[in-house]
Amino acid sequence: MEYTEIRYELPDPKIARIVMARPDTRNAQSLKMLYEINNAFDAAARDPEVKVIILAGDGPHFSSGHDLKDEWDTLAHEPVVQAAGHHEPGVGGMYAAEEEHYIGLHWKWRNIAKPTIAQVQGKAIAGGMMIAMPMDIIIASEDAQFSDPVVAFGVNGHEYFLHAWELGPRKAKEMLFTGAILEAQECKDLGMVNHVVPRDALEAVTLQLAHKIALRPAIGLKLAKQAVNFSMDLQGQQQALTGTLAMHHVGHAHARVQFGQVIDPAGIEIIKRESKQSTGSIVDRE
Ligand SMILES: C/C=C/C(=O)SCCNC(=O)CCNC(=O)[C@H](O)C(C)(C)COP(=O)(O)OP(=O)(O)OC[C@H]1O[C@@H](n2cnc3c(N)ncnc32)[C@H](O)[C@@H]1OP(=O)(O)O
Repeated sequence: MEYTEIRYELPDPKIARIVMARPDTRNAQSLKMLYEINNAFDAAARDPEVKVIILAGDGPHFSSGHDLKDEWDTLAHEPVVQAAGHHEPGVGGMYAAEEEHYIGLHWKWRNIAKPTIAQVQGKAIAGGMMIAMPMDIIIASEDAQFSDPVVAFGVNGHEYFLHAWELGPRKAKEMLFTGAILEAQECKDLGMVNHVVPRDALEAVTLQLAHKIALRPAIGLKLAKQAVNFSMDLQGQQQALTGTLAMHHVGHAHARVQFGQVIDPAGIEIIKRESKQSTGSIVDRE
């Protein structure tokens, strides 16, 4: 398969690595990139040799989130699958599109029957943090920073809204209310990140972990993953995603009425300025 926004690598026949390859945009996720990632996950899931899948990003930052230069108003791209209502005018079309692009894809990746590992360096902002969340394991470099500042756009947070599970409800609220940047070590302390390693060791440690996992039988790995996911399903993760995406679209609809576009325009500058800060300290923001 031909990819232009990602690379699909097999560093070992048992390990597939999907690499976001738009470092000039800090791996902004265009819809084209998202669907290439989806095709690559499909390829890895179907390859009988592959036991473990790594998701990585080229360049200084893992990902700057959704590509803000994509067609935000309509999201009128040509995805592989067209959701019902995708081209409806008004609010309906964008809602259907985001159900498909964000919840549909990320939930599908969360349920792939093989272990997945996110390899995160630098910034993981909004959609950048979001794409790491459905992975089973997150390995972060010491300089990795996670943030979801999109309350500044007038929405609840990024679309794959499992923040309370990942960070605990209090930290999730603080992060969302302030746009705080969470350091890798803090995310490890909160349970979202498995390991924090030096930047120059990130790729090697991730591969080492993948090799160790790949020694286990595929069926055991699949069942262990299913069993943990099932436990989370019993706590209502999927229902939470459905409900919170609807809230997200109240925010988009509100912005359309108030500003004539799907996000509060003031949010773009706030996020850009704050994202470039090197620390998540709330005091430093004042
Ligand atoms: C519900 C919503 C979810 C979302 O995910 S919305 C997206 C939220 N994310 C952002 O708003 C991130 C905005 N970007 C930044 O804050 C900064 O960038 C970074 C901290 C990520 C990196 O800073 P630095 O290393 O100094 O690079 P640079 O010069 O700002 O950017 C390099 C090029 O990358 C483009 N770019 C950065 N982020 C995005 C993006 N999210 N979508 C589209 N393009 C992006 C820029 O514009 C620029 O491009 P050019 O060289 O042509 O000026």
